[in-house]
Formats: sequence, structure tokens, C-alpha cells
Amino acid sequence: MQTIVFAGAGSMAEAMIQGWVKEGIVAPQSIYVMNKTNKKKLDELAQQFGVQVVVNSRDILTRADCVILAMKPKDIAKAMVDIAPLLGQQTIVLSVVAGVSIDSIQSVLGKRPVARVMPNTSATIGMSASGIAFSDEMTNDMKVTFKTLLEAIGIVFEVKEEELHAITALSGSGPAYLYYLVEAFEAAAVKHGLEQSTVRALAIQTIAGAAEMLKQSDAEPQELRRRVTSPGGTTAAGINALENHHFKETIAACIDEATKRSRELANDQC
Ligand SMILES: NC(=O)C1=CN([C@@H]2O[C@H](COP(=O)(O)OP(=O)(O)OC[C@H]3O[C@@H](n4cnc5c(N)ncnc54)[C@H](O)[C@@H]3O)[C@@H](O)[C@H]2O)C=CC1
Ligand SMILES: O=C(O)[C@@H]1CCC=N1
Repeated sequence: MQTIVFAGAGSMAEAMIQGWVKEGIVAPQSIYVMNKTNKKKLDELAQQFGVQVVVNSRDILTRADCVILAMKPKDIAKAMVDIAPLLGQQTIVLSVVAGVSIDSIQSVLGKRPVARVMPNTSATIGMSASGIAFSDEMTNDMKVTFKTLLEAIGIVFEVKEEELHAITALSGSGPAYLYYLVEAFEAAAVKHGLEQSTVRALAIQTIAGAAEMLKQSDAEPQELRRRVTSPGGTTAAGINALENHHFKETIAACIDEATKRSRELANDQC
């Protein structure tokens, strides 16, 4: 693709740009960025990655191969009305906006090919876990192109559009839950006299090591947990405390509420 325009260039756009440019998947000269506010961010992206700041949106949007909608859900309705008359006939739309359906995008931008992606910010280091759903207008070749773009920044699963709500709750928002877990580990462990920097390093390596074990081993999570848990030992005591504090119910509530919020965002746009 020769011309890719990010309409909305914040955290998620930055993560994708960084992944693509670092991996050499998209030439920075092919990437254009525009924002409603935060012009400073555009200059930073241009300086850091060599991407182009949009000066004349009419000119760029008309010849864009792909426009990536990457603004907050509250901003998408106005943004689409503004860009609709400027898009070229050939322009494909990719949206990373949580909860906004292909139907509502096509109702404003026309019945053109649309891909909805739910990546996460680990795209920055090529470790995104993404879901993608396509509109009926998308050809197989275009699907392959988009999957290749997404694979350059992590793993990607093609799913039904409806499934993106739960994917948003799980892996779109997921990095935040794990950062929150590290915050909680730190707050708890420093109380036992450890240096915060030591706790941070141990927590990160513990999470990374467990994630790698899950990837490399054939064993189920339950079996890996069993191997850590000596009868009457410390892990059993810790797990017992998690059970007493309704850990599984807490996680279920987290995923339920985030999924529900994704559906609400979809309904807000109708
Ligand atoms: N941050 C994350 O972890 C993830 C975010 N997303 C989705 O990505 C989208 C963007 O999120 P962030 O990057 O975190 O937001 P952000 O607030 O960092 O960036 C959004 C940018 O969009 C710009 N914008 C607003 N209205 C615009 C318009 N009419 N035209 C052009 N630009 C406009 C704003 O100026 C802002 O710089 C959201 O819809 C979110 O649901 C999806 C997956 C993960
Ligand atoms: O919080 C949000 O709405 C977005 C979607 C997934 C991650 N951040």
C-alpha cells in the first residue's frame, strides 16, 4: 500500500506505526498522520519514525489506499462525517475504534471494504494480540494484506464481528489489567521490606516466564499451576487467599463489564 492515513494519531496509532516501521513492513514515507487536537504528537511521530504529517487532508484522503480510523469512540461520528466526502473510491477503511460496527462505518463512509481490528498497545514491540473482522466487500487479496500487516505487529485471529466485543475486553484492554496486577504486586510486596525496583524486576520476569511456559509447554495452565503448588506450601496458601477473595469471580466481572461496555459503545453510535 502506497498511502496509509491514520485519522487519529494517539497511543494506538503510535504503537502500530512503531511496529510497522521497526519491522520494515511499511515505509514511513507511505504513512500519513492527522489529528484533531494534539499537533505536537504529529511532529513527534514525524521526528521519531519519519512518517508524514497531513497538511492537505483533501489531497491525501482522495488518494489514500487505506484510512485507519484511530480516534476515540466519542470522536468517530464527527470524524467520519468530515472525511466522508474526501475519500477516494478506492480507499479501504480499517478501524481500531472499540465497539463501532462495520455497518455504522459503512452507513457514513459508503459500502466500501472495511476491516475492524482490535489490536493492543503491545504492537509497539511486535507483541499485539489482535482480532480482525472483515466486511463482505473485502476481497481475499485484501484480507491477506491486512492479516500480513497485523502479523507484523503480533498475532492475529480472523473472527466474526460480534466476537470483537469479547476480544476487546480480553486482549484489547488486557495489557492494562496486567499492568494493574504489577502495581498490586508492588504495593503488596514492598510492605514486606523489598525494594520497589527489585519487586518490579521479579514481577516482570515472573509474568514473562509464566507466559513463555504457557507458550512452550504442552501442559494446561491448571497442570502448570499444580507443579508450582506443594501441598501445604506457600502457593497453596496464596491460591487459597485468592479463592477466598473471589479471584475467578473478579476476573469474570472484569471481562463481563468490559464486553458490556464495548456493546454499549456500539449502541451509542447507532
Ligand atoms: N489504547 C489502546 O490500548 C487501544 C485503543 N484502541 C482504540 O483505538 C482508538 C484510539 O485510542 P488511543 O490511541 O488510545 O486514543 P488517543 O486519545 O491516544 O488518540 C486519539 C487521537 O485521535 C484524534 N482525533 C480525534 N478526533 C479526530 C478527528 N475528527 N480527526 C482526526 N483525529 C481525531 C485526537 O486528537 C487524538 O490525538 C480508540 O477508539 C480505542 O478504542 C484499540 C485497542 C487498544
Ligand atoms: O479502553 C478502551 O476503550 C480501548 C479499547 C481497548 C483498549 N483500550
